[in-house]
Amino acid sequence: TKQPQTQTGHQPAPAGRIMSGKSLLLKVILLGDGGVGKSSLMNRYVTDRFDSQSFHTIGVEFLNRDLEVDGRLVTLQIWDTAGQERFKSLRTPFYRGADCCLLTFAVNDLQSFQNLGCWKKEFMYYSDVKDPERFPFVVLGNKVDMEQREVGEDEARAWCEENGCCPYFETSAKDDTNVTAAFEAAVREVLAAEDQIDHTLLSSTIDLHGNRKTSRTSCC
Ligand SMILES: Nc1nc2c(ncn2[C@@H]2O[C@H](COP(=O)(O)OP(=O)(O)OP(=O)(O)O)[C@@H](O)[C@H]2O)c(=O)[nH]1
Ligand SMILES: [Mg+2]
Repeated sequence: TKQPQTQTGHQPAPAGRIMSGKSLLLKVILLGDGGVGKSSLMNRYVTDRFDSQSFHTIGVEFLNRDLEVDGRLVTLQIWDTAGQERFKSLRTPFYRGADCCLLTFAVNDLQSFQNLGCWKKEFMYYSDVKDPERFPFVVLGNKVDMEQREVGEDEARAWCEENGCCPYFETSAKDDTNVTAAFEAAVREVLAAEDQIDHTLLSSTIDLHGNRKTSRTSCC
């Protein structure tokens, strides 16, 4: 059986737009109630394994996976956090520097769905993101392989619409449903947000006389 998960992994270089070699290093963080399947989703995506007996995460763990999305080489650094309330002080210091947050609940656990708003607030409070309106979130409704659902897909999609129109994926770490799609969507959300910022920077420059120029200007 698996050893209890403890805090592992040295503090990596701060994430963000670091090109490690040719690829872009992006940091995504999994948040959500204890037991919804965050560690299982990370392990399924990185090692393609599922363990039906898993211990609660203590603190945080991270794993890396390289991938290519729309022609862009990316090293995805996935941070898996402890969902249990008692580990809050252990996990919150790791929110800073995240490029995307995966809000996770289990479709057979209504309380974990109702807690999504609190998780989003906790992330925003401790991550200190520059542009909260534009920060990329993806919502995962996990354990869709289970018969007894407590949260309907429409209800979950409505929540996502009302809370920033973020992408929603119904996943199962157990039978590998939508796991790759969800992590790749997180990368696309970051790249899209990045392109939007670049575009805004490029398309609106102010010259010394304070006139707003509408097209790209040369530097001299
Ligand atoms: N049926 C089913 N069980 C799952 C799935 N994902 C995780 N589980 C099980 O749910 C339990 C909790 O999974 P974890 O991945 O440890 O949950 P966690 O979100 O990491 O929990 P904390 O570390 O406490 O935050 C384990 O027994 C898993 O085997 C899934 O997609 N389907
Ligand atoms: Mg865990």
